[in-house]
Amino acid sequence: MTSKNTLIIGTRGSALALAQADMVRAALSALHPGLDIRREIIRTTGDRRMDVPLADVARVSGIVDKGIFIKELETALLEGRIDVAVHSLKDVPSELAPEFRLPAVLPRAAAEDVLITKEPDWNGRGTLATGSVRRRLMARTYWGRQLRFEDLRGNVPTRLEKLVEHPEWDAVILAKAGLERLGLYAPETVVQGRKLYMRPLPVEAFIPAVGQGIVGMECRASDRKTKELLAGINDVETCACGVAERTFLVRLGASCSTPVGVYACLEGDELVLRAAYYVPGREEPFAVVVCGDRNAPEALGILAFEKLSPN
Ligand SMILES: NCc1[nH]cc(CCC(=O)O)c1CC(=O)O
Repeated sequence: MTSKNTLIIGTRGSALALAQADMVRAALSALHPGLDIRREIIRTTGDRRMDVPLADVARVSGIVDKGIFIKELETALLEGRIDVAVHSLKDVPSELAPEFRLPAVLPRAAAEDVLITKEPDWNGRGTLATGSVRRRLMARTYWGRQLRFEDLRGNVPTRLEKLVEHPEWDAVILAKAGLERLGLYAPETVVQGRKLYMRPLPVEAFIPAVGQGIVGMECRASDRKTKELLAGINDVETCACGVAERTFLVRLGASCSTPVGVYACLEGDELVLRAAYYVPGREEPFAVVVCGDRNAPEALGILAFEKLSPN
């Protein structure tokens, strides 16, 4: 920690990132009322490079493999400008560099994707705008080959506005967690005078991205005090799900642009993990559902990888 009783939380500047940083601040101050918690906004490559499709940002920015939304936050951690970096776990590469730790996650919000349309009973005819390769491929499996796609980037409110601004677009897909945290989730809503409909997609068909709905907290591996503070607010169940999902991704050798969905949740006392993985030239994904001991999430991630088979 920077000084004895001060903790600096680093966050991206988007409305969603700020809401998530506030959730972390609230959880920490509930447990440590005397702690002086400050907030520092850090601009990341992912925020700056709005001119290229998301899948290409890392390459054109010279970031070797992944983590376009977290690199600058990690630099700020190393330089001691912040003590904690708050992330959507979905944006964090599954393997951290040895200088960093992720000692805590907040309780998971809704993990599923939400379909947002202009028509109440949209049936998959027309154009879906999404920058996510995973969402495109799953949408094709779900609605069929006739579906057309457009690229879509920007933060959550912007993506809703872009749907309204493009008359030829019929639908977008967003994470329910982000919509909810911004107070934007509603079965029916009005954006710029236009009515929009939101409907959650079933996780069995639309398997969420790794870590979707989870807020993670990263700190320096050498910072024992912050590690302990964060461990105090860690949600154990969410953590088990996140570990199972991320272990699966490491085994798969996936990067953030790999079209893969993986979602773990507790059903009774068991941890259930679903995954679907698309390879080029093959329409149907490789898919798997496994369950196992909630206290052995890594073993479940590995088992899922070993059992992955053609759908
Ligand atoms: N890819 C950007 C991103 N990273 C995290 C969320 C939403 C919040 C979450 O999943 O925890 C989003 C927006 C989206 O995919 O709709």
